[in-house]
Amino acid sequence: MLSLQGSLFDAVDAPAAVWRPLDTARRTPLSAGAWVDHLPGWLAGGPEGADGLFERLSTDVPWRAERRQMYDREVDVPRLLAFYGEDAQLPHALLVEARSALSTHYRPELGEGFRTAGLCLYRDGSDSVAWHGDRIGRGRSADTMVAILSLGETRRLMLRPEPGVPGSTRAFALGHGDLVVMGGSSQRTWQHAVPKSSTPCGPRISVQFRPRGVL
Ligand SMILES: O=C(O)CCC(=O)C(=O)O
Ligand SMILES: [Fe+2]
Repeated sequence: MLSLQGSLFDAVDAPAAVWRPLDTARRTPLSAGAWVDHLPGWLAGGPEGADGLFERLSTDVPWRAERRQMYDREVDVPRLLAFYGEDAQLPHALLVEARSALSTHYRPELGEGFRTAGLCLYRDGSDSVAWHGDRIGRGRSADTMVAILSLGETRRLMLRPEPGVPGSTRAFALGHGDLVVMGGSSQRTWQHAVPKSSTPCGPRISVQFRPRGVL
């Protein structure tokens, strides 16, 4: 707790991190009202930027392994997770900056701000997430946005249309400091995944900002 507060206070004196302007993100329309914004190098590298953030999150976040029921047995979810609800203190001042910049930029289109942060740690190329939409909450029935800050190793975020929705599979390479925003109907008309990597790779952290009630 002390160290969390310490990092927020320290940020006041620390050199400002360099964020590229959000209006330089490139939008890719998918289909059925889904779209993806991609902004490579949104957060610059360096100790005050993406490099320092990656290091701190790796050590400071209480990463948990999860298990889930798969038919008749329990299996490990192949990545580590942490979740910060809207009242929780985010684990780094740069994430506070990120969430507030995203809320300011996207509010006119989204109609609300980003609230929660889900963090995933892909330890190596055999960690992954299977095809899914973020539709446990409101994403099932309403347009929304999920904004992802990617740190560490470059991994591919794949998107494919739901059965009956036009379009073909797309891949976005998410590098260190990149932003990707899935918007419009993308959580219910498309699916996304981070497949295993066939070549050896280092760790990646994904930070997903979502509005209230989207999971
Ligand atoms: O690794 C990523 O950036 C995507 C994670 C994701 O889709 C999820 O946790 O819902
Ligand atoms: Fe997801």
